[in-house]
Amino acid sequence: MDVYIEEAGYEAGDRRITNISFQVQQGQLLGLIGPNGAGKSTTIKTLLGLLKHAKAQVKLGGANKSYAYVPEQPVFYEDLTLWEHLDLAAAAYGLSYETFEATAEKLLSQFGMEQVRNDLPAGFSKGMKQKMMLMLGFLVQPDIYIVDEPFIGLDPRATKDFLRLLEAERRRGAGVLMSTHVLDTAEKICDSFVLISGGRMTATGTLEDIRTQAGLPEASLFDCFDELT
Ligand SMILES: Nc1ncnc2c1ncn2[C@@H]1O[C@H](COP(=O)(O)OP(=O)(O)OP(=O)(O)O)[C@@H](O)[C@H]1O
Repeated sequence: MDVYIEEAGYEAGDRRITNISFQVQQGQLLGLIGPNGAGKSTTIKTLLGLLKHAKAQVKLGGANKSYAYVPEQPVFYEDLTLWEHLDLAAAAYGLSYETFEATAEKLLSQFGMEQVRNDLPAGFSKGMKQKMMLMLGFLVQPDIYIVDEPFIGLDPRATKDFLRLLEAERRRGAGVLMSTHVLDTAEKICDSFVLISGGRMTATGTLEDIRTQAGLPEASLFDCFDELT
């Protein structure tokens, strides 16, 4: 996926983010990092085509490429159970019933959600809602995952399960763009980073590149982030 955002905002004339460009390659995990209000979610909404006032180009990298978006705030239908949400997503992406059933069963067990498969998500805890959103993404096995802050609300076990699944998807060839504040995890799992601050790209590249740009050769991602923002 190639992303080039010249400018984007929430109203006409609002240049909330400017000159942000990056690539997500097959099997690659790109971390989108930056302080609160920096423009990470705005970047994601822009590349999804959700902002009306945007000058941007996004190429998925092929006519049949698919993507799944996992939002920061869970979005769900009040009247559909967890299983019905999975069924609906599978239908929307054209999965066969057999593939849907087998994959959905596996995900329910991997995320420890079998007991609540027939429950309405309105009664789920924050972490359970987050798990549902992640399951909906993993179910459809897209070419590209766009994940907005997945870690908040997940317990350590769920975080581990999520990271294991993400790793398997990358081995399958899926590319991932993930925004997060959890910098120690990001440092361990991301191949490269885009650091956004005040609506602009302030650093980009591998951890080594970011260290060079921060002038801190041995530093953690957190210390580079601190220096560059
Ligand atoms: N719907 C909106 N309408 C107007 N302004 C918005 C809207 N959503 C976000 N903004 C503004 O755009 C700027 C960037 O916000 P954004 O949500 O992209 O930040 P973020 O980097 O994702 O932050 P966080 O880490 O807190 O989630 C902020 O100044 C915010 O107030």
